[in-house]
Amino acid sequence: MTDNDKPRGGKPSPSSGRSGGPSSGRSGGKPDDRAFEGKRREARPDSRSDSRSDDRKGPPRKGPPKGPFKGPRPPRREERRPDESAEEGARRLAKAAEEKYDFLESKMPGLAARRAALDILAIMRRGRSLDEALAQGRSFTVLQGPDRAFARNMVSTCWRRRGSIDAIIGAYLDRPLPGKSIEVMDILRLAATQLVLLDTPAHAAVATATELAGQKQETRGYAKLVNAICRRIAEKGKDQLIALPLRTDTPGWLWRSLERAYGPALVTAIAEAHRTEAPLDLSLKPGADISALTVLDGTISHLPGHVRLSAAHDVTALPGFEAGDWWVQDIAASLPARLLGDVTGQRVLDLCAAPGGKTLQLAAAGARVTALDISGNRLRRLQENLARTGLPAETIKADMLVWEPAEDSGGAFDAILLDAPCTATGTVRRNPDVAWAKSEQDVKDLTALQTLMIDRALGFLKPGGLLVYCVCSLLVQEGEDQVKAALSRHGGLAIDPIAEVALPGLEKAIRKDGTIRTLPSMLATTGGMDGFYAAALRKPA
Ligand SMILES: C[S@@+](CC[C@H](N)C(=O)[O-])C[C@H]1O[C@@H](n2cnc3c(N)ncnc32)[C@H](O)[C@@H]1O
Repeated sequence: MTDNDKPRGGKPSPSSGRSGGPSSGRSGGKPDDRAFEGKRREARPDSRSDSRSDDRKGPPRKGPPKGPFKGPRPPRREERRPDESAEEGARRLAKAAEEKYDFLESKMPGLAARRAALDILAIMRRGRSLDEALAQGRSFTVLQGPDRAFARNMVSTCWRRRGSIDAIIGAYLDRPLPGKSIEVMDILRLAATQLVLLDTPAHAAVATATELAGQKQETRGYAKLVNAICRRIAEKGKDQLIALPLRTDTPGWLWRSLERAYGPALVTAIAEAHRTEAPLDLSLKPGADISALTVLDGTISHLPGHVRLSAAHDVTALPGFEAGDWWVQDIAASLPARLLGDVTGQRVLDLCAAPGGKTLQLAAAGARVTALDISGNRLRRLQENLARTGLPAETIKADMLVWEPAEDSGGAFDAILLDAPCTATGTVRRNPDVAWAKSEQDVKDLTALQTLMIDRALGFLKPGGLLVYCVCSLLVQEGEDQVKAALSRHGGLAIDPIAEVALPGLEKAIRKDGTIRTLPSMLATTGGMDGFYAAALRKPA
């Protein structure tokens, strides 16, 4: 663009009137889903929910319910007043969030959802994942219905297309905004997301962005600039988007690494798959009656014990949730436990177990499971999942690198599943922030940790027993290379190959050596799958 094209801070568009945003409809809220593979799920905000809100076709907004606020999260230490209990603090903060919601909505409909999205981005700048930020943001948790879905959709789409969004905005900035104006950049990112990807009416996206910039002292000076850039993006942003190459939305280091491992055709297919949110996969508790699930639109099954639904579901409202008939688990994440074969009656150690998708599978398959994880919070979620599904497992909070099994615990384990911490680059469809949050240094640190974990896990295993090592990573350094190195470090250790008949329809995921490599581009016609690597390793007898 020429200098003349660059906005110099034109007149802000009016910040009053019908600026749009999701209709509030704060009714019918469901309890939060603290599910399973650790993923908090919402009804997926589809284009209808966004446009409905902007057209204001829904029932008139009634504002937040005035009744008691159920289950507010406890205040952080710095938020707590010395003279109040944790519960009082939580109620005060929840009330303040509701009042803020009312205030923002009275200023401009749809403003509260955008403020909440902005707050989520700010929490993520402090190093939280998208899921964590969604759970922590008070201005987000106070939202319900379409508002909540819209806020979540803005943030997750903004991350999913981060490279493109920043490139589009960058075309209108002479130089990067100064660090202290980081919130201005986030306001622009959310507005650009709405304008080029979510089909939000331009007047709504522009007016709310300008209003948000004007509300805080640190960003007020940029309100005119925000308005001018947003109006330019409303005009030209979609054309800019079309001109950007596919690789723009994958960080350079990750693209190069995947291209080296899989070649140009596959890295392109993976990047395509990353553009779409994952469907909702459920693992079924054996014997559960799931007839009410299978009549839902578009339900399919790829393997025994698996059901796939579209992502547009609130899991807590699905039949069988309360009864614990199933848990959320991507089909790829369900494969490692299957590698252990028949575990009935076996003592199985699930290392790095929380929030427990694989623990539930092993317990449901009749194993006597010990589930160990270093994180108390995540282990609590594992325990909640065990309670909901009524499945048994011993749980231990410990660092597996220093933990020793109790002397009277029955000796070494028959089988071990080690789902090691990793870059999680296989889960980008569900956690689009992951690709941008990780770096090559993380890969180095994590591979070093994984090596230590494999060696330690083998020490807990009976001679002749099976260790399944797995990672939800696309990187061969964390998967294939780790196993190759483990085999060369431990004489006699051998891959126990999985037979093709064990994974009907997923034969392509079985490598020549009998280990498993899944990619997001597999099962493409029905919604893809996470990227995972898993290998079963037999310890010499
Ligand atoms: C990929 S997640 C596990 C997912 C889990 N297996 C499931 O199926 O739901 C990795 C886990 O490793 C745990 N972790 C990381 N370092 C650990 C350590 N040194 N000892 C035990 N657990 C650890 C993390 O707390 C995290 O829950």
